[in-house]
Order: sequence, then structure tokens, then C-alpha cells
Amino acid sequence: MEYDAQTNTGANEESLRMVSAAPIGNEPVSDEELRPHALDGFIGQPLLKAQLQLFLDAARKREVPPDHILLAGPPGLGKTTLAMIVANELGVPIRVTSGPAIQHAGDLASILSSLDAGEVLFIDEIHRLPRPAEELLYIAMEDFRVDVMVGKGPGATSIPLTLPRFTVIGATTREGMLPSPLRARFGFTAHLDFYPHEELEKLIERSADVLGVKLDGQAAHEMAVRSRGTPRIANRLLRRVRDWAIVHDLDSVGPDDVKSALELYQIDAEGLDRLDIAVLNAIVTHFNGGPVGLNTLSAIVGEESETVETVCEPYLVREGFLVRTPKGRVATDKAWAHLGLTPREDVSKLF
Ligand SMILES: Nc1ncnc2c1ncn2[C@@H]1O[C@H](COP(=O)(O)OP(=O)(O)OP(=O)(O)O)[C@@H](O)[C@H]1O
Repeated sequence: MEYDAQTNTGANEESLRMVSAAPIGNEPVSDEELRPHALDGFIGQPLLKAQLQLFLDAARKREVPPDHILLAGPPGLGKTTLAMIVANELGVPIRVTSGPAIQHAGDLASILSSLDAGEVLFIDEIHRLPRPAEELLYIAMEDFRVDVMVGKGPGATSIPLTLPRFTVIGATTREGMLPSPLRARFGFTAHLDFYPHEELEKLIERSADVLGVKLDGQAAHEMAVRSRGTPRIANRLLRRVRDWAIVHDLDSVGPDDVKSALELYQIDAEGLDRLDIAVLNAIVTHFNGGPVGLNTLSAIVGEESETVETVCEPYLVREGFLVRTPKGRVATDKAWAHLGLTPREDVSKLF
């Protein structure tokens, strides 16, 4: 299942989970206060930052708007933040829309025809643009031209309108779903990766400064290791830890406060939550470690199979708790150990 940036309804149970990478509740607003505004303040992703810096410096020196930019990667890793930073660094306005918000090619035509020279047009979830809008965008990106339809029915005529040069920044969580003609029109594609713990620690320390939360000792580390490599989750955990500090009248937050606050939300030391643990438990206790099919597994944990597949599994697989085999899902030794149990046999025998 896909996250719907407009309605936040793409993932049902996901939207209730503290460790969801998609925004929940009013987070789009609270994300805003923690967004860095310059490339310097953007934590981590050093290679991508260096590439982007060069790309922007060259455009500035040439005194032309930069080529179109595609930002690809899982939710919550900073694609929107980077788009805003690019506009800031260039000192130009940014217009924000998304694939699902554009229902007809005409919606896109009217946005394009109102862009000022040099402006950045940010299209989130660009892989979800309807096909006619996508085709209109190819021409606009390449030739800086849009065909505006005037009138209706047989008498309708198309009037070509020349656009000033502008920069499209597309963001996608599904790069593979982008048709190649669209992908080919981006001069620079940036792939965002999950963040290592040390980078998340720095990010949490920066956010804590912004929120006025004083962190002691390993407090940032304890949040970082539970953040599933994702800045949005790191910032969310920090906000819940801040709640804990406020309610307990703490002047500063130590590692034990972090552990207590996050235990309350059933997030364990590896960032697994109730549903992740339920999935691992089901495989281990009902199927002696697996293999087990997705539908059976989902029925046991009482969850939609899409949620298990797209929300739990990617992290469990990435962290080595689970493997997907042709026969079904298998819990690894790490999963057994995490549950405090002894594996029945070496899972590698199953391949
Ligand atoms: N590298 C970073 N440094 C500092 N803060 C970051 C970084 N990456 C993300 N954040 C913060 O994490 C939050 C989520 O980031 P953002 O909205 O840019 O993610 P996204 O990739 O656009 O997500 P989605 O795909 O769901 O739209 C924001 O508060 C943002 O400021």
C-alpha cells in the first residue's frame, strides 16, 4: 500500500503507529518547525549533499535555473526538506503540489502557466500523476511550453504557451513506477538512503535544540537506535520524549527517561513496535520459525496483509529479523534471540 501525501489515508493501521515513516495527525505542521532551511543544516547524506551543492553552485555561476531534480527514496527521509532547501539556496519561490492532487492535465497546465521565471515546482509523489498530466509535463520540462486548450468539444483549439525557464523537483517513493520518458527529463537524480545511528543522533540533538529540550548522556543515542533510520520517526520519538519531560517536570532528559517514555509506547530497543513483535511471535510460536505465507501470517496478527507487507516487513527484513523465501516468511536467529527464544534449526537449511 502506498502513502497518500494528500489525505494521509494510504496506510490505515500505519497512520496509528509511532514508528510509521508516513506523517500522522498534524505532523505536517510540526515537521515544519524542525525543517532545516539550508544545505548546511541538512544532516547526513554527505555524498548527496556534495553532489547537490556542486549542481546548485554551477547553476548559480551560469546564472540559469538548474536542471530538473528527482528525489527518490522511502518516506520521511527528507525529500520535501531538500526541495525547500534547493529553493532557499537559489533564493527563488517554491510552488508545492503532488501527483494525487492533480486530477486532470488542465490542473497542471494552470499551475505551469502561472510559474514565474526561475521558480521551483515541487511535485510530491510524482509517480502518481495521471497519464495525460504526465505527458503535458514531459513537454513543459523539455521545451518550456504548454498547450492550453480553449473551448470544448469539436470547436476546442489548443494554443501553445511559452513558459519561462523553471525547475521541477519531483519526489517519489516508487522510482520504479516512473515511466522512463519522465525519468529521462531529470538532469539530476538523488537517492536518499536510510540514516545511520550516528547521523540520527546529530539530527535529534539539532531538533532538541530547536524544541528547547536538554538531552543528557546517551539520550539522543537511545532515540536514534529506535528510529528505524528515518528522520521523521526520530523527530516524532523526540516529541514524545519531550512530553515525558514536561509531565515529569524534568530539566533535562537522560537515557533512562527515553527508555521509559518509549516503553510506554511499546517501542523496544531495536525500534520494533507491537505489530512487528506480533509478526515475529506468530512466525516463531505458531510455525516454529516458518516458512509461513503472508495471508496466514496477517490473519494471525489480525492485520491487513498489505500493512504487514509494506509497513512491518521492510524494516524486519532490512534489520535481519525476517527473510522472504519462495515458501514464505522465515524468522532468523536474530528474531528468535530478540524474543528471548532458542531457534529450532539453522534457517539457511531452508534455502
Ligand atoms: N537530513 C535531515 N536533516 C534534518 N532534518 C531532516 C532531515 N531529513 C528529514 N528531516 C526532517 O524529517 C521530517 C520529515 O522530512 P520530509 O518531510 O522532508 O520527508 P519526505 O522524504 O519528504 O517524506 P514523504 O515522502 O513522506 O513526503 C521533517 O521534519 C524534516 O525536517
